[in-house]
Amino acid sequence: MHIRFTKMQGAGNDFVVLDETRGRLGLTPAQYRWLGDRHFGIGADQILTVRPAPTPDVDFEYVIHNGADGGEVQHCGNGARCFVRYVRQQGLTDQSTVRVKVQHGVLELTEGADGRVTVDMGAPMFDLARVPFNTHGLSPVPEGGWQVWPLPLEQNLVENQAFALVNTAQSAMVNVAVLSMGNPHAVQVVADVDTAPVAQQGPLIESHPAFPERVNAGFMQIVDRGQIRLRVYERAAGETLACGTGACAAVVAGIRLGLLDTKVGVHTRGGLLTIEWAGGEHDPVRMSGPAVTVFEGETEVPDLK
Ligand SMILES: N[C@@H](CCC[C@H](N)C(=O)O)C(=O)O
Repeated sequence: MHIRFTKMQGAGNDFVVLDETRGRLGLTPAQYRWLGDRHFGIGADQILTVRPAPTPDVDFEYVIHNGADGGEVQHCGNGARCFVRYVRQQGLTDQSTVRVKVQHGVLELTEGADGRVTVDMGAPMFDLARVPFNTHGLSPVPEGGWQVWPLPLEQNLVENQAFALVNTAQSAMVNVAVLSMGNPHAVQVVADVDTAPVAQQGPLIESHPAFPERVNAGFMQIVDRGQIRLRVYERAAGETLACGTGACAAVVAGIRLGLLDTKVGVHTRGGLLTIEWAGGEHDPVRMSGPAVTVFEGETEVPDLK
C-alpha cells in the first residue's frame, strides 16, 4: 500500500503522522509496527492517525499506536501538540484552537504565535481501579499529604537481567505514585535522573503484575519547587526523549506530594515542557511545549498481517 506521511517531533518524542480524513488506510498492527521500526521502516515512538470529527462538538479525532508493538493507546501529550501543528500545516483547519477526540476523551489545543502549543490535557485520575492498578498485597505509605506505593520488583527478574545492578536489594523495592492521565503512570522521585536505573527498573515497573495494562514508568528529579528533570520509560516504547503525559503525571504527583508549586518547568532529554495544575481533583492539567515537522514523505507499506 502506497501512503503519504509526515514525520514530526515534540521535544524529541517522534511520530509518523497519517491523514485518514478522506478515508481509512486500514493498517494492521504489524504495519503500524513497521512504520515505527527504525531499521526496516520509517521509525517513530508513536504513529498518529488523523480522522474526521465523529461528533459535532469536536473538529477531528486522532488515534495513537505505539510504534514498538503496534498497540493502540489512550493518550499522547507530545503527539497532541504535533497533531494540531499538522492539521493547521496541512490546511485541514485554519482555527488556532482545535478540539479533538482521543480514546481517553476530548482535548482542546491552541497553537501560539511563538510556535509552542498549549494543550488542555483534562483532569488527572486518582481512582486506582481506573488506572488500572491492582493494590492486592500492597500497602500505601503516606507522604506529603498523599501516598506512595512500595512496589517490589521481582527479585528473579532483577537478577536475571544481563546488566549488573549496583545494589540488587535496594533496587528491588521502589516507591511509586500512581495515577492516570488517560493512560497509566507510576512516578518515582530519584536523586539524579542521570544516574537513575531507568533501563534496569523501567521494564520491570512497566510489566509489574500490579498494572494489568502495563504502565509508563517516570523517574523525576526535583530541582526546586518550579522545576524538575524527568526521564520516562514508556509502555511499549522504552525510554523516549520526552513523554508529555509522563510530564503531566510527574508534576501532578509532585504537587500532591507537596514537593512542587502549581507551574513547573519539566526538563526532559529532548526539551522543555511547561506543566500547570491548580491542584483540585477536577482541575485540568495544561501542558505547553514545541511541535515540529521534520519532513514529509511517501512510502510503500509492506503487506503485513
Ligand atoms: N509519548 C506519549 C505517550 C505515548 C503512549 C504511552 N507510551 C502509553 O503506552 O501510554 C506522550 O507524550 O504522552
